[in-house]
Amino acid sequence: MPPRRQAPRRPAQRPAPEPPTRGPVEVSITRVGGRGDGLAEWQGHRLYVPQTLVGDRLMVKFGAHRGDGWEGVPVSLLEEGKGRTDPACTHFGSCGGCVAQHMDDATYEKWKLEALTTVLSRSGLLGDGVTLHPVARTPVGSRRRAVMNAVRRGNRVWLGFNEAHSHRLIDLTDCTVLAPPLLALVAPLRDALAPLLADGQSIDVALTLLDDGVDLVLEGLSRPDLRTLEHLTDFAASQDLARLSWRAREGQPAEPIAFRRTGLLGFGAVSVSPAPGAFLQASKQGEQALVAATLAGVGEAEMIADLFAGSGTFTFPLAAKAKVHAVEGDPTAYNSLMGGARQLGGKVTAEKRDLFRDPLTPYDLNRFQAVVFDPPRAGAQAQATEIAASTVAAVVGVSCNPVSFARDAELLIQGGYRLTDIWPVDQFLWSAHMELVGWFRR
Ligand SMILES: C[S@@+](CC[C@H](N)C(=O)[O-])C[C@H]1O[C@@H](n2cnc3c(N)ncnc32)[C@H](O)[C@@H]1O
Repeated sequence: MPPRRQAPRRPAQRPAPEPPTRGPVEVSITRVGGRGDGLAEWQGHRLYVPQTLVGDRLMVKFGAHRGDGWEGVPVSLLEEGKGRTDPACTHFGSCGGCVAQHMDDATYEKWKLEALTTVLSRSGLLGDGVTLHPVARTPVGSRRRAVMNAVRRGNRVWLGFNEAHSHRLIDLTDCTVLAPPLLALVAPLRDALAPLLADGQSIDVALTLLDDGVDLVLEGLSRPDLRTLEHLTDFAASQDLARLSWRAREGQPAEPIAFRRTGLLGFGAVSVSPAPGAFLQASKQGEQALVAATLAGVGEAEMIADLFAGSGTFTFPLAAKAKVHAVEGDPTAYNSLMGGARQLGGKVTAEKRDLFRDPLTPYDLNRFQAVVFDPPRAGAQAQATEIAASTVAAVVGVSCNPVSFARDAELLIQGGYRLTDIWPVDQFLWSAHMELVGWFRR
C-alpha cells in the first residue's frame, strides 16, 4: 500500500453526500472536460470518468462527490469510442501528473485546443479579427523542472508525484515527460534520502535542469547537522549536481549545501544564474515558443516594459531589439535580472516591485511602446486595469492559466484594446494545462 502524504489539517467537514446508487450504472461519455475526464449523465447526475473518450459506453460506480457531480469509477467497458491509444507511461492512471495518455495524438490535440477555446469563447474573446495559431507542442522527455515529494515509511523512502485528487504518493520508476537527467536522479535520491528522513517524515524535492547541470533543493528539512551536510555533499559529487541546497519551507531563501558550479541558464545573449528552485518555464522548447510569440508580438517597439519578469526569460531576448525595463516582485529573481542586466550595459533596467499592490500606472507605462506581462496563475487584475488605461500601442499577455488570462483580457478590451492573436503553447504534455501568448493592440 503506497504511503499517504500527511494531509494539511482542515476544519471539521460536513459528512460527504451519499451517492444516488451503490451499484454500477451504464453511461455513455458525451464529452471530455477541460480536466481530461469524460463527462456522462445518469438520471440527472453528472459523472466525471477518468481515462475515457467520447463514444465510450461503460459501467461505472459512483465514487467521491466532486463539484457539481461525482467521480465515476469504471467497472467495465462495454463499447469503445474512437481515439484510444496505449499510454506511454507505466504509472498512467495512478499518477496525477498526466491525464490524457489514453488519447491518440489527434484526439489529444483536439481536446486540448477545445479546452482552451471553450474558456476563451466564454468571455467572447474568439470573435472575428482574432487569429488562433496552431498549438506549439513540446516533446516527450523535455520537462526540466519538477517538484516531487519524498516520504519515509519504515525502511523505505517513496519518491514521486501524488496520485490524482489524493495525497497518496506514486513511487516513481518511470516518467515520459521528465527530462532524462532528472529521471535518472530519482533512484539515487531515494537511497540518499533514506538516512536523512525520520519514519513518516515528508519533504519536497525540487529538481531543475540548468545549462551546467541539475539544481536540487530539498524543502522541509530541518537544519542539517555536520553528518547530513557531508552526506549530501558526497551525494552532489557522486551525481555531478550543479547545486544542492535546502530550506525549511517554501518561500524561504534556499541555503547552499554544495555549489559545485554556478547554475547557469542562457536567455538570449546573456547567461543568468537563477536562484535555487526559481521559477523557469517548464521546458526549453516551451520557453522558445513563448519567447518567439512574444518577440513577434512587440513589433518594432524600442522601449518595452517586461512585467512579472522572473529571472529574465523574455527580458533578455527582448533586449536584442529594444531597451527593456524588467519588473519583478521576488527578490531572488530580481537579483538574477540585475546580474543579466550588468552583462548588457544599460539596455536593461530592473525594478523590484509588488505589481499586485503597486502596479505600474499609465504615467509609468506611457513611455513604452510595448508592454509584456506574464503573471502567476492568479492573473494580473490590478496591473491589467492600469494597462487598460494607458496609451501603450502593443500589449503581449503571457499566461499559464486561460481563465485568468480571459479575465485580464476582458479588462484590456474594456479599455479599448483589440485582441488580435492567440498562440497556444502545450508545455505540459498530457496534462490539462495550456499556456498561451495573446497580442493586444490599440
Ligand atoms: C509565471 S512567472 C513568469 C516569470 C517570467 N516571465 C518567466 O517566463 O520566466 C510569474 C512571475 O511573477 C512574479 N510575481 C508573483 N507575484 C508578483 C507580484 N505581486 N509582483 C511582482 N511580481 C510577482 C513571480 O515571482 C514570477 O517570477
